[in-house]
Amino acid sequence: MRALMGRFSKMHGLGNDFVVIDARDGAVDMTQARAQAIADRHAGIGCDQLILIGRSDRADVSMRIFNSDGGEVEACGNATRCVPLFVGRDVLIETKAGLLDAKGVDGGASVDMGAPRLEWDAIPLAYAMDTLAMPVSWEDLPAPAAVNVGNPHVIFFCDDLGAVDIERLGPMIETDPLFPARVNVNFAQVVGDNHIRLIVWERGAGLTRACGTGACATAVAAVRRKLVSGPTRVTLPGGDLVIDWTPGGHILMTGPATHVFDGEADWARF
Ligand SMILES: N[C@@H](CCC[C@H](N)C(=O)O)C(=O)O
Repeated sequence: MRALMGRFSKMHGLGNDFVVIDARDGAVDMTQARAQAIADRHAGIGCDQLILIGRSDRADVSMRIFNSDGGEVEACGNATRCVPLFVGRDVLIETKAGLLDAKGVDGGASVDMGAPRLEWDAIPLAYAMDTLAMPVSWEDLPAPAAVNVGNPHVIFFCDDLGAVDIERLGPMIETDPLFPARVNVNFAQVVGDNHIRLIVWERGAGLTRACGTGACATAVAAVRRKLVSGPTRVTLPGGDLVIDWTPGGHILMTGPATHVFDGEADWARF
């Protein structure tokens, strides 16, 4: 087996952790099996998402995102905040979800995450329905909202987050046939003025300490339901993000980004 040595950085946004590979100077042939093996916390390097930074004709860099199950997806809010730190300057990033403008701020970054999609077929859902209060329920969790912020999210506003069995309900809802592309499952509780607590069961990664796109989707749903107005603090297990969205506009996400260490690996081993 010929060695395929390459450098990577371990980074995280609020504890949602990434192996970030610079593929600008040479293509790393990333397959689903290889991404899954690298993300493995016991036999690999370990991460929630694997991020490939590449060249782009349309932006400063491109970003490809792989969940820890190896599946390639469109968007990752926390990883997007890490890109200015990885590249060393403010950047326009080409993703499967569109072009995202990421600017470094003290300790992190602010990202224009674009406009949310709210139509049922853009989520996507299996059939037409209202996405603000979906006429469906799972056990005693009724009428969630659905929002696409590049990737698909369903949001349950709960009275008591502590009473929800997220590890049982999360995978059940993630793989429900109502969501043909599967879904990220957000469990939210409004805990104060413009302040939401949020726990996310991520599609293809399970429970993570934070989900940036989940925070964006939840803030959008909360504005639509008039539960919040203006910049909203979203408290995840790993810490806080501030999400600002007004109807018709783009979502602005601001929060931390952290570089942990750099390493070198032989990708041919994975
Ligand atoms: N952790 C991310 C989201 C990663 C992708 C997601 N699991 C999906 O499958 O869409 C974030 O910070 O947004």
